Amino acid sequence: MNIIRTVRSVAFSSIPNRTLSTTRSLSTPSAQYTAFEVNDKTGIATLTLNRPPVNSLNLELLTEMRNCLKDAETNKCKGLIITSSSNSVFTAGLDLLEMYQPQDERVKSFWTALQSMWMELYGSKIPTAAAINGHAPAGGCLIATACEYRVMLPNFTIGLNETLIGIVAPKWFVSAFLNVVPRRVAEQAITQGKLFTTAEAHNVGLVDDVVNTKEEAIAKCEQFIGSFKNVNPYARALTKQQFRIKELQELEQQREKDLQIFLGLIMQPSVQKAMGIYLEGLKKKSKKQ
Ligand SMILES: CCCC/C=C\CC(=O)SCCNC(=O)CCNC(=O)[C@H](O)C(C)(C)COP(=O)(O)OP(=O)(O)OC[C@H]1O[C@@H](n2cnc3c(N)ncnc32)[C@H](O)[C@@H]1OP(=O)(O)O
Repeated sequence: MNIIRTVRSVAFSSIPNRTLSTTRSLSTPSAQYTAFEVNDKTGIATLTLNRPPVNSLNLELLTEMRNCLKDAETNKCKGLIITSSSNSVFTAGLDLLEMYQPQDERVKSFWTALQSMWMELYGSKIPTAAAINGHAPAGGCLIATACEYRVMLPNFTIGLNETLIGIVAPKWFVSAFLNVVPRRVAEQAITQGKLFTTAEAHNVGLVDDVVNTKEEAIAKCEQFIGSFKNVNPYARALTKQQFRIKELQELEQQREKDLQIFLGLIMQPSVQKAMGIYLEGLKKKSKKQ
């Protein structure tokens, strides 16, 4: 198979590159917040989120992620691993600054980019895995649950904590969560805005494995992707689609409605106020550290 090695990436020296000799990266001016590499030996692509300090998902990062996902699939990579360049945060979820006192056109593009990225990831034909090497609240959990396999490092947190910010996780956030966590656990956790510790997440099935280092996490993801070595990729993709088509079609058919619900919710004065207070709390905490 002719695998195109690297399509988009930012080469950044802070990321230790375990397989430097067998991966190739091409810098493109358009990739600001991601590194995208394909391992020559395995054909597995790694998408590294790199938007310090916390990889909060803004319009540009979401757009880059979607482009990388499309490239990985178009170029018939054997699988895709998502991880973070940070040592403590996988992603802090959606960039609250995109939703707090937003500009009309920008916030619409932002939500549309999130929908597109999620549909690309959730519906990807190739095996997908998350090496969760830091906290993964809200949108971070959404990305992780859209993948087929999750491995996490100890002493971090993951979950859908939207209710604590005064916002509501849309149905498609919840349905992916429900794929991996029993319904009763999910309902209780999401209504409470619970963030699971790594150990708790493992216990309820929100993550599949726990390892101590990022290198081990990547190796576990490679192992998962490698488990499809003897499976016909076409049959695999169609079978995966059977499990996921309902949520994908639902969102595809209701994109505009979903956007309007989102806008209606975040533009409520009480929601803006709650978001402002939450952001203020984050900033105060950050200054104290
Ligand atoms: C209808 C809408 C439906 C969908 C809605 C929402 C889905 C979401 O994803 S909403 C976002 C939810 N995310 C969170 O609640 C996480 C908030 N962040 C944290 O808890 C911590 O930052 C985290 C544990 C991830 C990391 O902790 P630290 O490493 O200690 O970092 P700091 O807390 O000091 O943060 C540094 C810096 O980043 C800013 N920050 C953090 N998270 C976000 C965010 N999600 N969006 C924007 N900005 C964020 C934080 O305020 C600090 O800023 P400065 O003070 O300016 O340095």
